[in-house]
Amino acid sequence: MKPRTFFKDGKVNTATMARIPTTELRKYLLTGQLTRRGCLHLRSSTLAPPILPLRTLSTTPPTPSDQQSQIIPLRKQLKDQAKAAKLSGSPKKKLKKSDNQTVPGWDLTVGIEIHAQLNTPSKLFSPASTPSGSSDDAAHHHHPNTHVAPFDLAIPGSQPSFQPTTLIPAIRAALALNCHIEFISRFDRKHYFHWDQPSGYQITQYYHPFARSGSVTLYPRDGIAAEDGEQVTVGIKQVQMEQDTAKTLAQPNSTHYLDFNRVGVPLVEIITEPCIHRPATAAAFVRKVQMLLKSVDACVSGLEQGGLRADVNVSVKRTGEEALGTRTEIKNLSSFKAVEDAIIAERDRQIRVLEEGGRIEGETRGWSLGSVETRRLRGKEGEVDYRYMPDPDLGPVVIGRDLVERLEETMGMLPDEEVGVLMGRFGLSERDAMALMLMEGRLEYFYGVLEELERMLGVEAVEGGEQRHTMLAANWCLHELGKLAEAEEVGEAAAEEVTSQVPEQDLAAILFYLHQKKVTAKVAKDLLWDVFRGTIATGGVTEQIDSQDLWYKEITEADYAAIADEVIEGQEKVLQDFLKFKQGKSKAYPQGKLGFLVGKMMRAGPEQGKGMDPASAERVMRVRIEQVYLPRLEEAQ
Ligand SMILES: Nc1ncnc2c1ncn2[C@@H]1O[C@H](COP(=O)(O)OP(=O)(O)OP(=O)(O)O)[C@@H](O)[C@H]1O
Ligand SMILES: [Mg+2]
Ligand SMILES: [Mg+2]
Repeated sequence: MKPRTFFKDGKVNTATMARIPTTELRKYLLTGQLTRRGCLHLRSSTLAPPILPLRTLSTTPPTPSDQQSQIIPLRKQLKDQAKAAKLSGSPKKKLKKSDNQTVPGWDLTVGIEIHAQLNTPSKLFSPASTPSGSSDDAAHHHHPNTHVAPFDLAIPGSQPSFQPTTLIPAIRAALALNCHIEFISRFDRKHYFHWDQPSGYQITQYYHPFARSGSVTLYPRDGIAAEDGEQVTVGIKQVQMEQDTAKTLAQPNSTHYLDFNRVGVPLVEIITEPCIHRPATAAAFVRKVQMLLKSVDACVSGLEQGGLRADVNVSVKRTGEEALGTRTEIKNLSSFKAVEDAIIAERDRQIRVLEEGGRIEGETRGWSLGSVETRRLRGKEGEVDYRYMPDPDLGPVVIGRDLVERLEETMGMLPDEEVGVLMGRFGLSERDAMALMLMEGRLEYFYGVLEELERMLGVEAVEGGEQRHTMLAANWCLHELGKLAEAEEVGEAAAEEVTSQVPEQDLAAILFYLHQKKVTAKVAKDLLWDVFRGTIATGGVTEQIDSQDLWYKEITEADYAAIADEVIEGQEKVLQDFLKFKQGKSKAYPQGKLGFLVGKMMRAGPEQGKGMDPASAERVMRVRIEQVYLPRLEEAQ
């Protein structure tokens, strides 16, 4: 993507708002307008002496190209697109969810833990780079066990070395979730023994997380259950930084392959209060957190691409009872639908157990997509004692107020504000605004097209100003591009790439000519297909219109009049309506009848309206009726 202008006339340009990417902030932090000491006081001399990580043994020192690949924008998601299209196509969809949201006589309570991989090129405590994207992303495929430093494998003698830049996306995530940042936080060891964690403990924040007391507000457009009314606020208890674990790839014959690329990748764990009471609202919350994290550029990819993982804690109690019921936890849900369905299934299971006089045991359960039941993974008695303890190898993390302020200033618009701008300044419907925001990369694309179009038109969208061009751009970025993605000849892989096959400047050029009525809508659509198929080279839209002589050439007044006469032939009955109005026998001007005649003109015209402007056609038709035909009728009376 080409660089954008963030500043206009010395001010942040929020009109075509693009955020300052995390990668740029990293440069900012490291090149020092803020001194590193000024914002991060790690391993200060009063603490343990600095311990050098074993860089020389690192199997893969981070290379510029590794870092580059991390910056690649999130993958275009076909699924997101289909979902957003659905959302934008059927207004009732999000409210329809009222099925199965409540069970009379029972109250449901849900608390959610979300683990999100942070958008940073380095691991939390080692100099190894993080593998970019997810493993099924062929374009950026990373071989297993190629992003591993000795510390990641807990090789004797290796020690953690906190990578301060990982704080940038972490703090941004916490700010987007409205949290209070703790200026001093600490790392703890959480012990458990499994092959996915070579050291026998995970480094996390248990006693002193870096952020607390946040909140996320959800609205009907976010997909909350109708029973939750106009808005719901979900409290965030805390946000903590921690290490990811190795990835296990199950093979036949009880064989497991282990990929340690993921060990030590920085995560934030976001923990809500137990304050969600409807399954659809829980799913809407996870989607909104994903949107918030993406909007501040804090995470790598979404739930359905593996960059986000959600665990849900579910309990039920009889209506009227005070205390919450015993919770069970369903781990690792990987789609929004799974979040909703798993909660419904677990709620119903717990109610069945209680109605039969049984008791709910605190336990961890699993869920696979399409199932109707959660299944027991481990019970309370199997629940490990994590033996939390402060990590003696790591000093406290001290976050400076200046860093937090700087990250706040550069955070850009959050989704709720942005929906408001898309609707207010650009004139989009709420549905289209949400669709643009939910489709991977589409909003940025829209801004890019709009910026180019406004440059060509020499206008800028303002609140309450002209919105024809902004609505035109949005309509094409959503609906006309959507048609390309649905076309038969487009394979699944290509559909993800629609925007990359239509350069912003080319779509802007097409829209410019369409807006200026230099080409017809039909020609504009054909041009879009040509650009998409690559038959027009990038930047070649104008040349194509020239060489194929596609410019709109309006016919003369005499031509319009001739077509009007042709159409009026045999329409005496219709003309009577105009006469009645003229003679005061009917009050309303027969606008519908005029439209009918103009429609006929547009169809009868040269090559079905080519070179004809409906407004001109209407004007000439009106003049012919009033100045030629009505006088004739009156004479005949
Ligand atoms: N009675 C309850 N019903 C539903 N949810 C609850 C209930 N009590 C607590 N919760 C939720 O359970 C979650 C607990 O998460 P937390 O990370 O604090 O502990 P944990 O699940 O024991 O730890 P982990 O899974 O990280 O090892 C929170 O989201 C909280 O809101
Ligand atoms: Mg937890
Ligand atoms: Mg948990």
